This record gives sequence, C-alpha cells and structure tokens, in this order.
Amino acid sequence: MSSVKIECIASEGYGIGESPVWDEKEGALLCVDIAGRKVCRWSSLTGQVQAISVDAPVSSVALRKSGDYVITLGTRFAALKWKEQLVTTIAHVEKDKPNNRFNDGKVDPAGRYFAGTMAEEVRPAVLERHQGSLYTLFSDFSVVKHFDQVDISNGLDWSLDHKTFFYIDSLSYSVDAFDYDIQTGKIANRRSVYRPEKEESIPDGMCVDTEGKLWVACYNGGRVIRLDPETGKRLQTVKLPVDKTTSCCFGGKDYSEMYVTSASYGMDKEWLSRQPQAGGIFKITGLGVKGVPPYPFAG
Ligand SMILES: O=C(O)[C@H](O)[C@@H](O)[C@H](O)[C@H](O)CO
Ligand SMILES: [Zn+2]
Repeated sequence: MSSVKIECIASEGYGIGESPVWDEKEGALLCVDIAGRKVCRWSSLTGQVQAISVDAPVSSVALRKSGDYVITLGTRFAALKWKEQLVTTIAHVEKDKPNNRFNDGKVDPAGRYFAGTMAEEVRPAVLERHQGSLYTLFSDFSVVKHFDQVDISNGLDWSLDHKTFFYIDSLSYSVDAFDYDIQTGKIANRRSVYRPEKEESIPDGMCVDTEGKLWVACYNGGRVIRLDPETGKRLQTVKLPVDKTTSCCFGGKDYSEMYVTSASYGMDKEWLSRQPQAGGIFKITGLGVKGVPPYPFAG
C-alpha cells in the first residue's frame, strides 16, 4: 500500500476555490476563486501564487491550444491572455438571466469547452432552483445548449474511451453518466452511477484517473472519494483538513499528484478558526494512481 500524504500548498483563503487544472508547460496549477473573482496560478517551481483579477465571478479555467487560457466569466466564455492580463469575450449566454453565472467547466478530449450555469447563491447551496443549463463552446465559437433545469452545474469529465460523459448537478445528490459521441459532442441516455452517503454531503468537482475511476470532491464532506462508475461502488475515501472541498485534478510529475481546491465562503468565525486552511489548495501524494492530462480548448 502506498502512503497518502496531504499538504496545503497555498493557504490563500479563497472564497470559492475551484477548477484546478495542471498546466504542464508552466509546471503550474491553475484555479479560480469564484467569489474573489480571480484566476490564480500556483508555480510548482517557486511555490508562489500569481493572480489576475477579473470583473465578474470566474468559475472555471481551461488550457487553450493556441496558448494561454479560456475561462467562464459571469455568463460568458472568454479568452484570457496571462501576460497581458487581457480578457476578451468569446460568447455570451443567458443575457436574459442577470442572476445566473457559469459554474464548473472542462474541455472534452476533442477540444470542446463544456460548462454549466446556476443561479447566484444567497448562501452556500441556497439559490433559486432549476435556473441553470449545460452548454458546449465549440472551436468555431458556436455554443450549444444540452439541457436546462439544472440547480448547481458541477463536476464533469469523460471516460478513457471517450464514450461516456460524467456529470454532477450538485443538488440532485447524484453522479450521473451519459453516452458520449466524441464525433459530434452530443450526449444521451442520462443515468445515475453513484449517490453519495450522508456524510459525503454535496458532490462537487470531479476528475477521472488512468484506471477510468472517478474522483469526486465532496463539498461540506471534507474529502475526495474514488468511485467505480461501472459498479457504482466507492473504492476509497481521502479526508482533508477542511470541510468545503470543491474540486480535484491530477498534476505534477507524470500526473501522479492530486490537487484539491476548497472554499471558505459561508463559514463563520468559529468554523474558520477550527479550519484555518479553509479556502486553501491541497496536494495529495502517494495515491498510487495517475491522472489524465487536461485537454486544451481547440478554438
Ligand atoms: O463551486 C461550486 O460548485 C459552487 O459555485 C459552490 O458555491 C459550491 O460548490 C456549492 O455551494 C455547493 O453546493
Ligand atoms: Zn464546483
């Protein structure tokens, strides 16, 4: 058995840390602070975090084939040039829903950017229900809506054979799967592959490992769990020193390390004093399993 080690690599006290993505070229971890309206980059070489402030809640970040990054910002897909600190809008959805914003997003193996929306929260997990939708941004900058009626659009990733799309609508308390057509980007045949136990609380961000198993960050559950989407069984639980674990990705050397983001938004003083690392980024080593490199947006 490998020995699992957990380290807080940045105690930035993010409001809602989210969307960890390994940038191999930079040897860095990208992530966002949704509430703090920042895109952040932690360098594994210096241990320092650089941040770019933006003018709306930024909920996900992804690599881009042509270099730099793409982000979901408010209800927009946008391009981010890091050095220039320049943000330009690519596409705008839900102009008629001023209380909505994008939430989690990720690029599929063919370079399409998937991201879903939600109503802004009054406090964690309290919001107007069924306001969100799931979208795809294609490389030609066209946008397609897959479905609506989403509460909190969250964790997403694809199976190793690209035939299945995994998705979480947090308040449905279910990890779902769809058939995936990698040629067209279409999804079909939604079903549940896992329902969290009570102490796992709210399923949030998610990533796949090289054995095709799913890792899900449990918001208010203070843990990441490893699931077998074929059997619906939980294989492993890794507890973290903060309750609001939001998302996870693999990165580092050979993608053998796991990075976990967390939130502090909605915690009172007493809770924060018990969990001073809330809103920090954590690195987990010794899991004995590797991850899949992130796909860059093709546009
Ligand atoms: O990052 C997200 O996915 C949401 O924006 C967060 O606010 C929390 O995850 C949510 O509160 C959990 O229910
Ligand atoms: Zn999330």
